[in-house]
Amino acid sequence: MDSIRLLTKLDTQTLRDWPTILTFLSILLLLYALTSLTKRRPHLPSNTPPLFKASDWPILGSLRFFTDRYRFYNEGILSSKTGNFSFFFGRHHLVGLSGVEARRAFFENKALNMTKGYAVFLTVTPPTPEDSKPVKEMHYDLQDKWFAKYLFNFMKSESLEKSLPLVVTDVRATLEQLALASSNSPAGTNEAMTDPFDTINRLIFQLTMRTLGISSWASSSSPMLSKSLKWFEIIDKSTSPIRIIFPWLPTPNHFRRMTASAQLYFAVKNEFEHRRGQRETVGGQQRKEEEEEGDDDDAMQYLMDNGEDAMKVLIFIIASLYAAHLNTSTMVCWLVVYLAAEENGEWVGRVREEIDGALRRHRQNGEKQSVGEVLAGLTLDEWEAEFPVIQLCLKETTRLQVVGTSFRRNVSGKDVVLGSKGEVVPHGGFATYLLDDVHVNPSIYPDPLRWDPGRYLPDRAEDKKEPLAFLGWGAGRHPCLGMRLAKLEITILVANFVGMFDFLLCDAKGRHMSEAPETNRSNHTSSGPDTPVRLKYKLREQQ
Ligand code: HEM
Repeated sequence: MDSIRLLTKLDTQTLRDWPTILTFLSILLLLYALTSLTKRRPHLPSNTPPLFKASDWPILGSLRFFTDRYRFYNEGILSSKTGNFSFFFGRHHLVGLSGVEARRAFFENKALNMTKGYAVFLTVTPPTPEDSKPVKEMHYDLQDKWFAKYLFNFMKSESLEKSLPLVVTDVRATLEQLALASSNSPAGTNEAMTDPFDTINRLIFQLTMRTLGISSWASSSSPMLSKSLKWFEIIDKSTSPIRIIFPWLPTPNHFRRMTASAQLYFAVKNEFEHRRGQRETVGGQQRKEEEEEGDDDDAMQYLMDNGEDAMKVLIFIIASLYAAHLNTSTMVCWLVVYLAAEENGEWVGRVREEIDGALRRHRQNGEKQSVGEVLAGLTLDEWEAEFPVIQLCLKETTRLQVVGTSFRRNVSGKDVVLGSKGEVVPHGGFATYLLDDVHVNPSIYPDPLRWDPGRYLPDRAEDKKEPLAFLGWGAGRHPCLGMRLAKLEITILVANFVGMFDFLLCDAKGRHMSEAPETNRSNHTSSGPDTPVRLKYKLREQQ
């Protein structure tokens, strides 16, 4: 009886003291983690670029690499004689590179591995169930080329020609909605406003889902379009750099990201099982009918027909959405914003001339076709050949808007030499390169923050002044694998939009803006502006 009383008393005491005990245990855990982290900073060879100490915190390393990347990086460059410098982020050692020689090593040296570099630092990449496995056990490591092989297939003319009518139809449906909103404007002005970073963002997600994912989800009426976009945006916004330092810490952001990833995963898996089930249970009959409707003639089905399992299909779709959507959507939005903000209207005028020329060439004789109807008849070859001015505008937009740093990891087993000065990226360490080192370098691109597509015309050819002076689509061993699709989608969207509408740049209250908002150059990936913008638009006179 006494012992029972004693136990009860102890329990009550314990319960009362639990906050103290929990705090004590947390401190112990933190101390343990900090001690082990301190010990784990690697020993660096003497020819490693010098440590940039100004922002180096014990244990945590250079947090400014995440909070104030652009300035941190440029101060790092200035702190070192060669322009290359070292820093730690948590226990990870990074070499920040600058200049031609280091840039060449970064993009061309095969010992520097891209996938392994991004795996640690791009914390927005959606996790898949494979990520929890040690590298050696990953059957579906993106490194083993299967992903690139499939993506390569989807970029072939045959595949793009098949997607073209669907892409054009999706673009026209969105623009016709915009046209309807302007015709129904309450004040009778025939004007309306739209946030391009919302409208176009959704459209590009739809196109990516259409061309590299599950075509039926891309239909405007499918609830899966909004759901998958929502999950995708949660994953994108839930960056948790703190987990790079403390990978075991369950941050709320990480939890949100994991939940959204799981939802996306199970939805893709359900679709996979549904298709497989249909094939097995109905003996092919129902599937055949769907194929005839063109419903399942998509990337998921292509992978399934090649015998890939649910996990591989899932990884392909998630990785493609991630690689394709953000960049394509941000570039096309900024391109339209730059055109809308132009003071003298020079480039919007040239783009319009180009489009009107195409309309004249392709309009059926004597027919009264709308802009959308004429452009819907263009072939893949025509889309790719007839809009060089839009391509110049896109190139200049990527120079200014593909921001942040690229990552590589040296997994070669040896130190990698960076150039003639003998500096190295040590084995196991990371290399990083700020794209602005070249893209906003005034000795290559004078007045670098000015949007000026004329820089690439043969008489100026600013991008040819140095090797690898233009990196908007990557370079060397890792050029962008989706460039052809991205250019096609952007050209179709810009040609239809500029062909159909007159437009101006405004703030969220509809007040005219005479220049594009500033880009936050410390952003880690391409993004919209910090200040919201709108496009005020109305239908052009029939062309
Ligand atoms: C305007 C749109 C796009 C831009 C500006 C862009 C830009 C880039 C850049 C700069 C890189 C090199 C990254 C580095 O070196 O660290 C890259 C690589 C890559 N891009 Fe794109 N990209 C775009 C659209 C797409 C699309 C639509 C896809 C299709 C899935 C795609 C798939 C990839 C892949 C898979 C890689 C890695 C290539 C490799 O592993 O060697 N991109 N992209």
